[in-house]
Formats: sequence, C-alpha cells, structure tokens
Amino acid sequence: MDIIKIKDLKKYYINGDITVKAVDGIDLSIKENEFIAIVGKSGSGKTTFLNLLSGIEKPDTGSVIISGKNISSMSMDEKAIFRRREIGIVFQSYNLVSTLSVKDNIILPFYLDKRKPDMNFVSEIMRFLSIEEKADFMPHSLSGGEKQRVAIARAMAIKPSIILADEPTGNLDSSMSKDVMNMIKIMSEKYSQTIIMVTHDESIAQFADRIIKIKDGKIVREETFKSKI
Ligand SMILES: Nc1ncnc2c1ncn2[C@@H]1O[C@H](COP(=O)(O)OP(=O)(O)OP(=O)(O)O)[C@@H](O)[C@H]1O
Repeated sequence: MDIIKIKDLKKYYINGDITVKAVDGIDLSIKENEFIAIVGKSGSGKTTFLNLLSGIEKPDTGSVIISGKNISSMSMDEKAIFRRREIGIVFQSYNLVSTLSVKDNIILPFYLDKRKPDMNFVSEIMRFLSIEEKADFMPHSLSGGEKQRVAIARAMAIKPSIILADEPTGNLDSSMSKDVMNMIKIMSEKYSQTIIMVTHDESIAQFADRIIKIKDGKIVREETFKSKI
C-alpha cells in the first residue's frame, strides 16, 4: 500500500534574475515499510525534496499526500502536530537543543506532544547507538558523530511511521555507519516504518530497497532491489 504519494512537486527559488529549480516536477509513490535512498550531486535538490515531504517547505505546485492526508493543505499547527506524531526527521545539521542534555533532547518530541516517553525503548535505542553513557552530556561536549547518533535516536524514539533522514551517517566512520544502518533497518522492519534517506555514500544507499537519483530537481534514475507490496 502507498503511504506517500507525490504528484508533480515543484519548488523554485528566485534570486534576482536567477531561478533555481530546486525540485522540478517530481512524481513518486512510496510503499508502506519501503526504504528509499535519495542520491544525487550537491545542489541537486535532495534536502529541498525532504523539506517538502515533511511540510517544512511549501511547494509552488503539486502535492504530497501522506496516509491519505494532503500536507500542503494543512494549517501550520496541524502540520506541526502531524510531524511530531508521524514523522521522525534526522536533519543534516542535527538541530539539537543546546540547553538540553542528550537524554532530554531525545525525549523532547514526547514532551512537545504532552506524552509520557517510553523510557525502556529510549534506553534500547541509546544502547543500540552506543550513546547511553552520554545520556547526561550537553550537545556541545559531543563529537559530530555522537551528535548525529543523538539526532537519529530522537527521530526514532517516537516510533514514527515515516523517517526522513538527511545524510544520517555523514559524520560517522564506515564501520559505525554500517552498524547504524543495520539498526535503522531492524527497527524499521519491527515497527513497519517507511524510510526516505538522503545520502552521498553509495555503500550506504545499498541498504535501501530502492535508490532514486535526483539531478537538477528531477528524478533521472530508479533502481529497485526489493519490491514492497
Ligand atoms: N532557501 C533557499 N533560497 C535560495 N536557493 C535555495 C534555497 N534552498 C536551496 N536553494 C538552492 O536549491 C538548490 C537545491 O538545494 P538543496 O539543498 O536541496 O540541494 P542538495 O541536493 O540537498 O545539496 P547538498 O547535497 O549539498 O546538501 C541549490 O542550488 C540551492 O542553492
């Protein structure tokens, strides 16, 4: 079953006389529990595409339907609630809250939604990501790779139906990258999650069921390794 339906999605940026066609007519259907890797050169539109999927950016034209709901027609508040409950986002720049400890960053989405965190699950994820000893540390005292793993833990803690991840292993060495990808894969199977991940790394893209290449805001190639029903 399709969980995400994207139709003729466009986002152009106008800077003076120059128009950048960041996303230029993307059509794509994504199945429940599918793991998609988005690849493409720097500036090809990958981050903009993820931001349109999460509703952080508004498209010029086209639509993103997630679980039957058109996110473009939601109000700001509806979008924020929808994101908090249904979508886990791993940002390229981590977006950790500098005044909160590692543990509090990870459970923040629960508090924003006035829900009690599942601390057993949070501990399990922290253990999987080898950050449990950093639970009380502040973000400024973490390495780039540790911050990245905290961002992944925060996105996964709420067991979202969709995970959008922008270069989630960009700051990890190859062995840690593979461990993290294996963990994301195991968790996503266990909790029937759909993953859309941007990566530059060919070996990381191989973890996906389908690889989609973007160039100049358009899909130029698709490779399916494993079809989901
Ligand atoms: N807010 C903005 N204003 C103007 N131009 C923008 C804006 N955001 C992105 N762009 C432009 O849109 C194009 C696509 O950017 P985007 O960040 O989506 O690329 P990307 O494929 O994610 O790149 P990278 O791999 O370097 O992260 C680029 O040319 C970028 O300069």
